[in-house]
Amino acid sequence: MKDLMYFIAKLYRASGFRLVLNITLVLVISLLEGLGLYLIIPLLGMIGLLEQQAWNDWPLVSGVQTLLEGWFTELSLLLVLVLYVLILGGQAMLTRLQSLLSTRMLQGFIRRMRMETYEGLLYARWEFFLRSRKSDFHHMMSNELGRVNQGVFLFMSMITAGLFTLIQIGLAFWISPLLTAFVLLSGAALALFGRRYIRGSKRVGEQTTELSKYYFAGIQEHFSGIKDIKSNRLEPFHTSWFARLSRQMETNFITFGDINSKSQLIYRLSSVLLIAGFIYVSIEMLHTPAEKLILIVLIFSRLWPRFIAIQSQSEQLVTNIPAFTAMRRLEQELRQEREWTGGEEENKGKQEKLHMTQGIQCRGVSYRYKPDSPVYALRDITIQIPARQMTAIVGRSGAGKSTLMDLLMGLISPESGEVLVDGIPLKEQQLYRLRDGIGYVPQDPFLFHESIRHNLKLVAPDASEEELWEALRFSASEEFVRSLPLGLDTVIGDRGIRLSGGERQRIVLARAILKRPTLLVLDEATSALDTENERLIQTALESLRGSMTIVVIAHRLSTIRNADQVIVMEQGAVIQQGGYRQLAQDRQGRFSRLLQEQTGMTK
Ligand SMILES: Nc1ncnc2c1ncn2[C@@H]1O[C@H](COP(=O)(O)OP(=O)(O)OP(=O)(O)O)[C@@H](O)[C@H]1O
Repeated sequence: MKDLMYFIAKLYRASGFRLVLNITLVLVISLLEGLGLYLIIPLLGMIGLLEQQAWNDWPLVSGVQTLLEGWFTELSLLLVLVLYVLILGGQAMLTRLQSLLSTRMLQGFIRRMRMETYEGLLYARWEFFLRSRKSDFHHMMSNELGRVNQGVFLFMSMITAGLFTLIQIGLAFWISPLLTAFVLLSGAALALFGRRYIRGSKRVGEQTTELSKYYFAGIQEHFSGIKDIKSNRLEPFHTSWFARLSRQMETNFITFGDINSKSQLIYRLSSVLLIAGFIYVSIEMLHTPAEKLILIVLIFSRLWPRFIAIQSQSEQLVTNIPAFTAMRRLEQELRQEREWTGGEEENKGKQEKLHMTQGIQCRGVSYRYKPDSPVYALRDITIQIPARQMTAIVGRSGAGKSTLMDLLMGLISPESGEVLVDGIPLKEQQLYRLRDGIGYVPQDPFLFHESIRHNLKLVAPDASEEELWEALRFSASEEFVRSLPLGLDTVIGDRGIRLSGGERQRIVLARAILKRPTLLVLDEATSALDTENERLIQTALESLRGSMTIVVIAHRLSTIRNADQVIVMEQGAVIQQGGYRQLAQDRQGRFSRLLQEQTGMTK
């Protein structure tokens, strides 16, 4: 409930005046509806069903009548009907206005929530993503956000129904306090009884959250690994997993349907009993006059469905509470994990780009992916990456090369030791400036499902046509892009042209270069290229020598022959460091052994 109230307070902060106006409108609409009902009495009098004195002692009706009689000499049927139309017509128009206002308010609120969550995720630290499952974000952004939306909508509807009920009860009290108290007591007893259904619904809601999380994670993983599934004939295994999960989801929804319909049945049956008992008590015991009885029965026959709706909505609302809790937890986590704490300028990447003069230095840096794990991914690393030179990082798989690269890019921060850029610790301002100047090409490069032009211009929106082609020429991709049906405007991705791994690497390299980076980071960036293209790119990289700092991870040692410095890693530590030739000549060293293994393999 605390979590629900948190979001309602947020709704109030987001909508302020509109929320107050909305509730005021609901009040007016409920009052008009009550007045409409009151007019039934003079109407009954008009057609001779009631004596004039019958309503003389009813404050509201007699008051309205006195007022009307001041204006009109005689109360005609036509006049009462015109009033009736005016009141209920006005109420219908106000209802439309209120519903529009409420939709606008809720949609505005959900847009803000969506934006906040999306932005919070984008600006979260990289380490947060290392710990989380991507499908959980998908789940939060679509499913849970939808449930929060639905929950807030339900809450607002309950407020509307609650206010309406209160006003109608107030009017009924005016007419007959005793009868109203009788009905209210019965309603309260039912509400107490209904609590068990609300608790049951809450349990169902918690299960729904868990199941939908599995559902999203499963779907995402299975379709990402569809090639694996097909080539290993794993379809039956996954089908049975899916069937199990679908059945659990089905059972869960049926359980909720069962709880909801059971409580509805009890409410409906009790309402029939209540009305029977109510009529009996009023006629036989309280000797209530017919006109009062008619009016109260009319009011309660409109009220009781609202009671039932409130109970049903409460059950639905509590099934959404786990989504409120999850959403609030994510919001808190994102607040703590926010990386961009700088001002507007830094967030928009408008600060001056870093021009590295000395380079990057690691001093006694250690890093663990899990703080409680005994295994260090990086152990006491002390290295210097000189500016405007090419440094290569080599080592066996799992040695810690990519982790070191992430550290140099400021994506992860050291557990102990420090990273300095031009002698300044890589934090805040310095970190943002460095990131602005990084061109990064990963092993499995990612391109958006957009045109090549769009993908390139993402990092350099002002780049001219010539600059785009120049970058493509650099990455040896000019020829194949020209041969595509729409050239630069060819859309790449699932439903467009599928590029090979090597072609994707080359486009991403072009994009990295287009940014005119201070630090070019290549993580196995040419691993998918054929020898000819790799040679072309090596020559192109050679031409950058002296103009930018380049850090390369390479398994194929032939590709780093021109590196100014080679760093050899093993089990998270730097075990050798020096020029390519120098390390190659050290026969006892790990690097020359790695070289021998590779040349042996290629023989
Ligand atoms: N997200 C992660 N969570 C936990 N451990 C991780 C994570 N990423 C890497 N590791 C561990 O850290 C160690 C170093 O991994 P890293 O990816 O840096 O090695 P690498 O030298 O780049 O390997 P490769 O050449 O295979 O890419 C490995 O033992 C790996 O299991």
